[in-house]
Amino acid sequence: MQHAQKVQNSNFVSAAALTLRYLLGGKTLPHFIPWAVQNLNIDASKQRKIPAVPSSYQESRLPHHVRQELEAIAPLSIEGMDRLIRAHGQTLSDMARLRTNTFPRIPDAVIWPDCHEHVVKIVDCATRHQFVIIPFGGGTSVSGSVTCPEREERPIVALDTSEMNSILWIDKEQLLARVQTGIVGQDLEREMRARGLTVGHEPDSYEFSTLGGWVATRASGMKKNTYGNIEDLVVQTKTVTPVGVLEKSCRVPRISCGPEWEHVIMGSEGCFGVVTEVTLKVRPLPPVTRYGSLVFPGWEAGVRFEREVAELRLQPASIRLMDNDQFRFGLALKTETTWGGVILDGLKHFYITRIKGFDPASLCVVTLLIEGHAEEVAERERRLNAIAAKYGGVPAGAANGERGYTFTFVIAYIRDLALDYDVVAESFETSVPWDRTLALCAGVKRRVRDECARRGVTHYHISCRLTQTYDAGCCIYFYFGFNTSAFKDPVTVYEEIEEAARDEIIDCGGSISHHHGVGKLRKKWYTDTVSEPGRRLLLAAKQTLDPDNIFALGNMAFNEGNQEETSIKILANPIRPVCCFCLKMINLFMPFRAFLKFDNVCTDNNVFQMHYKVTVFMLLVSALLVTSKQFFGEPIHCMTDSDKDKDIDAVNSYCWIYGIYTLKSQFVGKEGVHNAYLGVGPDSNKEDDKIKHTYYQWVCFVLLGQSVMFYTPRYLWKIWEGGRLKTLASDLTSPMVTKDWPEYRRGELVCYLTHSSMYSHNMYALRYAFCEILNLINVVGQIFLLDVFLDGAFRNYGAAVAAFTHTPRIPADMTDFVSVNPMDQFFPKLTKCFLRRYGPSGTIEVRDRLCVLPLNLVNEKIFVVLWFWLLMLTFVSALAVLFRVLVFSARPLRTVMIMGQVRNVKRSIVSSIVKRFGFGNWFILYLLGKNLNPRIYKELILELCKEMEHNNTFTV
Ligand SMILES: Cc1cc2nc3c(=O)[nH]c(=O)nc-3n(C[C@H](O)[C@H](O)[C@H](O)COP(=O)(O)OP(=O)(O)OC[C@H]3O[C@@H](n4cnc5c(N)ncnc54)[C@H](O)[C@@H]3O)c2cc1C
Repeated sequence: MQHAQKVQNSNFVSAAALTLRYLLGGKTLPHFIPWAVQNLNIDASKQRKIPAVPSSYQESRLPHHVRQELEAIAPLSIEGMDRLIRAHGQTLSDMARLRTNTFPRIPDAVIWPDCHEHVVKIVDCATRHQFVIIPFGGGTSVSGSVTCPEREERPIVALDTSEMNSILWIDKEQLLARVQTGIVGQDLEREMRARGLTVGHEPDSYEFSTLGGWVATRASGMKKNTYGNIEDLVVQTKTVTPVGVLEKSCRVPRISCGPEWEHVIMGSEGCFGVVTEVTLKVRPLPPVTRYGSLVFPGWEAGVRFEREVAELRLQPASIRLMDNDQFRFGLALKTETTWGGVILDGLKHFYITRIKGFDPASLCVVTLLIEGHAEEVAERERRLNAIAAKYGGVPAGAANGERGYTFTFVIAYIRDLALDYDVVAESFETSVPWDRTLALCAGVKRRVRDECARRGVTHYHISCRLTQTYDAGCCIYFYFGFNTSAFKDPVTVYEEIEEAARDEIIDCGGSISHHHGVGKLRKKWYTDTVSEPGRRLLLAAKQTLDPDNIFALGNMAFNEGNQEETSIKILANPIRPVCCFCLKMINLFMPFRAFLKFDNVCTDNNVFQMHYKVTVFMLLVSALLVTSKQFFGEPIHCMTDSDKDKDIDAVNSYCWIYGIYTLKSQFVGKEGVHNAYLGVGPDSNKEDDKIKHTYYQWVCFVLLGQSVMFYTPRYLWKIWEGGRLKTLASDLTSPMVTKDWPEYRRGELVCYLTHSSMYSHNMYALRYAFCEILNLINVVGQIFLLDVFLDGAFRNYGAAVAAFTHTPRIPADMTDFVSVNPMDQFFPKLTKCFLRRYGPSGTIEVRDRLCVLPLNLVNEKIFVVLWFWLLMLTFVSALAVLFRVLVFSARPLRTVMIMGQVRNVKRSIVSSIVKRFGFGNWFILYLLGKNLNPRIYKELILELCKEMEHNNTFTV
């Protein structure tokens, strides 16, 4: 084992820790270096880059008199190393900056209070002297939340909670404990276990992370199924804020007095104050703890198993599913085994792959941790095995289960070690509803691969793990790392790729984070996640609890800098209304951006997409615009010449519903001279002079109805298509040329296309053609419908507007109604309205009103755009139908189209395939060509040709 490396030999601090703490400590990992060489192309013989200890640090900015005052409260240090250690969390960027000592800002001092009262005094001192406090727990944050804000000009003091580490009391009767928040997870658990109790909160970082950190980040532990997440465990919190101590007056299990302010503190990431004490639920120690594992033939089977277990609420304390890549990474961490062990492993391998027939390249593993009484554990295990069997899963032993858990602890150390070998790596996580889990995992991996391909990242690892399950969904962890030797700034490359992956996560319906929090890294998605009112609530809470921005960490929606610009104060900023307007506009379109997204697997063409993507998007946005009071105010506002109209709302509604009108005769002449406004003037009492405008209230419904109609052909095609192409192509679409296109996939595709009769896909292709014809009929029908809706105004509307815009007429030219701007004719902004009512003596009085229709400013443009768009769409849809008829009937054209998809393949090869294929099979092949990686597609074509030559069973 030339490459075998003893982890124990490492002089890297993390690796040393690794050796002491875990099952792997001091053991040889014979498979690890070969795995890293093969997957990440590391140079194991290379001299490790061990960073030097910094020799100088930034000057402390804490004024001497403040320092003296703080020293009188609690121990304080301005030593460089003390400050550097508290300047960072555990993100990749933190690690990179730590190794090069390039933090733009580090704390100016570190202070160690040991009780709540100390914290009260420190916060009071900060308020008087205006310095910033950063609460610091275990420093395991992976969101940049403890990193000092770069632009902060005030002195920064890191408030290290590690001395507040006592358990204040334990009530075994009530099963409660009051604990100071600086206690580290494993210390808390050790103390509890010594008393026959457990808190059961075990995040993977629990060797270092603290109770305060858990509360401040809304942490989640691996045994959350039995004990709950941190928000389920906390009964009461005590928080020191600059305006006082926030604490519920009673220690009750639940209180119907909302909102729950403790939930404002949970997940506040240190921005509101310091959590000093917490009352926690504790449980008696379970008598039995058993590990287990199950092997499944593939990721999908494993996810479906997890889904059913969650549905039945049968989750043991922990249940995690690793995908195939992660499983193989886990195998690489196997230690040297005895001969007996080797034989046993061989037998297991034989059983799984030969007897059960699992493909080693796709199998996945579930690790289990079951706690409880012996009978409960045995029964749970039995039921889980029975469910697993339904999905083709088989038990794989306790040792594998335990190794799976160790793996999640050591992986962070390996990340640090990897930096020495030019490999950067990091994990990121999300929560996702069950119905989107598979798509999200596939989408993110694909996105990462695509991003790597774009940047020339050739050796990388991307894998995922399903770690926590709920009724409504689950948590997915991704691991991504790559060889950086070709990059000057690998951390930026990593961050760009992770950002793209997070965008994909959000697009696929995942969350900003399941438990790592927002910090500074995920701020970009904060407002979208909680909505604009949600962001304002956060700012309002900040303004109330910390008006001077003492806890200026700059996490979540808060700015990083001296002035908390995002706080409520800035509402007075004159630029803000403009920004707000733009943001509102952007937010308005956000829900529809999915329409513009490109599908991973394309089953149609651009013309088809113009119907159900572009047109539907346009119609929905238009419908939304005409209903958005926030931009244009009320759709109608009628003016009166007296103050007596107290019932103006009723007047507005009446005019809006029953009719406003303009007068043809008043469009002639100069506005303000010959008439009050265009179309508005004295009534001629001739019925044919009136142009009634009654359709405005229906515009939104018509647009919505049209969008449904434009989507219908797509909907039909989706149903008929049935995901066939996705099944055929989904894992072969990446532009990254893969040398390891699995043999069995090649066989599957060739077999699918050749071992079916030439007519088997004709119906598929005909249905597609039918949908194209439907598109054409629909667009023509919609033009007629709009014309009827607008009383015949639509048919020439766009052309008339264009003509008027080209040669605008001056008022003197407006000698007749036809010469008026068509936008004003059909969408007047000012109209007449009259209503009748009884006078004091019973005489019917007619009241004249002038109504403003601000929405017509939008309507007039919407219909111009629609006119041009629908006309163009009709034209291209007709061409598309014509083209389809030609393609399906002319074989040479089909050959040319395939030739256009593959390079350097002889025409005779393509033509021989097309000759044997009916237009249905050709259509599938053509769609595959649109989606598959070009190299894979070319190989498929050649393979098809070979197959046809050798296998005469496939005949025309
Ligand atoms: C290898 C690894 C594995 C991880 N696994 C998990 C996991 O399984 N589950 C999980 O949830 N997270 C996990 N994390 C993330 C991290 O451990 C959690 O966010 C943890 O809760 C942070 O605790 P901490 O004590 O280290 O807080 P720190 O990193 O010190 O601080 C985090 C934030 O909390 C604030 N804060 C800390 N203490 C207080 C306090 N007393 N009062 C007010 N604010 C405070 C800080 O200001 C900061 O904003 C992991 C991280 C790593 C590196």
